[in-house]
Amino acid sequence: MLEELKQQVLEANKDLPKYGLVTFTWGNVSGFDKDSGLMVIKPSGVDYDELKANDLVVLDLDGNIVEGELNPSSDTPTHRLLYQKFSGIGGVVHTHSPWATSWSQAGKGIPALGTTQADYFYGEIPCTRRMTEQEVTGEYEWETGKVIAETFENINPLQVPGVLVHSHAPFSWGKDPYEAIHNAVVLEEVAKMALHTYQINPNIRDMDSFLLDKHYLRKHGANAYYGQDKK
Ligand SMILES: O=C(CO)[C@@H](O)[C@@H](O)COP(=O)(O)O
Repeated sequence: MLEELKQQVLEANKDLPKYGLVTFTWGNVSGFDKDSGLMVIKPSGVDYDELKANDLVVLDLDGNIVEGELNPSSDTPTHRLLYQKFSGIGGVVHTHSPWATSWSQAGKGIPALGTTQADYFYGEIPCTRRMTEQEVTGEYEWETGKVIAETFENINPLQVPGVLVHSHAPFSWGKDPYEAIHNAVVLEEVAKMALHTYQINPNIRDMDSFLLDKHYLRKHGANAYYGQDKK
């Protein structure tokens, strides 16, 4: 299972430049295996073209390195906290993709303006609050995870698989690394579309909830729609 997860994480990291989500090494993907309680993440600063399966770092959710010679991504504490707080996710992506990062820097969530977003995100993609000086100068990446979890106190992360970290950049997630990448690509696309939509019509209101529901239901099924797991 762990070898299979390593292969998924390797391929997902190599998808980051393939889908135009990163410049240099400004992004990382991890995967989580709930049976073993272990996560696999990209090593810090390693170029995607050179990345190999045995470069990946395996850790437990307390941050103890179980396998791997290289330093894990600097964002590992954030990934760890999301696996602890958001049960049911098996993959996390962090990038500085330009359109979503622009919304993060503006401190604004991406409203649901059309069916593209409705197919993957059950409403607005939220932006966290600004982090305090104490949080930033403390264990920054861990505190970043905490402020994301705080933002999702009343949002189901399985229905809205992404977030914008204020003044920083997006994180997205899914049931596995592949789905997390897919959601990261959609997040970047809807960030771009939303900006252009407001340029065309600054007064456009959010999409109608019945249309949002229709698209979300069609894609995710009744359980997700009828709110059995809706917060
Ligand atoms: O957000 C940042 C830097 O601001 C990091 O995610 C980015 O540089 C990637 O770092 P890693 O190479 O994964 O340690």
